[in-house]
Amino acid sequence: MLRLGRVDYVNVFPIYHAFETGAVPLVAETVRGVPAVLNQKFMAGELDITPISAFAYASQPETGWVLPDVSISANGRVASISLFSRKPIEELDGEMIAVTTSSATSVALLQILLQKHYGLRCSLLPMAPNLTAMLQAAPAALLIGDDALREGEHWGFGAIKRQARQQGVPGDGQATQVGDEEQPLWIVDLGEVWKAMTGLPMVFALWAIRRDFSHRETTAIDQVAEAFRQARLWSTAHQKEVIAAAKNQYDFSLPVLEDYFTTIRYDLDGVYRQAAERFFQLSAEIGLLPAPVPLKVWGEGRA
Ligand SMILES: C=C(O[C@@H]1C=C(C(=O)O)C=C[C@H]1O)C(=O)O
Repeated sequence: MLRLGRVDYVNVFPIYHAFETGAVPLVAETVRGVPAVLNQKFMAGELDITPISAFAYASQPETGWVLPDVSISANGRVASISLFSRKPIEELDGEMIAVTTSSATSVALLQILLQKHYGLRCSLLPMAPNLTAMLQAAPAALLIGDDALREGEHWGFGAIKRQARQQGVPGDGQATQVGDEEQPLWIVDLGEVWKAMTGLPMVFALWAIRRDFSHRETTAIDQVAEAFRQARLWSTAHQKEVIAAAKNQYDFSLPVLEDYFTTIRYDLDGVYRQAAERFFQLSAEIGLLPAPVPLKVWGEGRA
């Protein structure tokens, strides 16, 4: 049976809910994990198809293909990839930044933004995603996924950003100051900063197909690609139902889920592919990848 990964965050709930309810049929053994765990399991051959960090794909592009019409992306603000800093971002030069061990893409993205956008040199300290412990160890911390969403809500950042969105004010990548005067906290959404720097959406994750699986299971992969296409369509057409189901399974409020599920994008068409390749190119420019890599999309250019 197909061994399919699932990011253990609410970000992929709309897609996998379509499979789990049977609205879109897909026979698979689903394995949950945070992105770093899925990346590692995929590389070790324990998963056939899985969302992996875009950066992990680019680090080992020979491992396989990517599904054509699905990604975890955002066109500007993402709401779940944030830097939390005890100092204004511009004052972090020479400092240490604690980074979640759950991520690969966002840690690379942070390094690109620090160097190319802010002109800062910082060292990174990988840590488990616990904001209190991270901010005891370093003046700033990077969180992703549910951890970032939850802390964003806790500090009022989520509410401020949702209000701005409702008023039609686009995010410009500037930090928002929260906390009190004695212990201020600056929070910045890395999707917004990337968009301000490049003008592009940001592709955080891709669904990778292992090369050995692709040799055995060509028809199955075509079916999986189609199932993901259908799941995206289904979840868009059943948004209310999807949000209500997520509300039952996660401790996020309705406004948070409504906002998040219309902020996270699953696109992988023209501009998103261009965006992924721009991210790989900048990763290579700052020495995180040996060379920029093209996206190898299943069903396109294959023999
Ligand atoms: C938008 C997100 O996308 C993700 C970020 C990833 C990363 O930083 O490596 C990997 C998979 C996705 O879960 C998120 O987790 O918040």
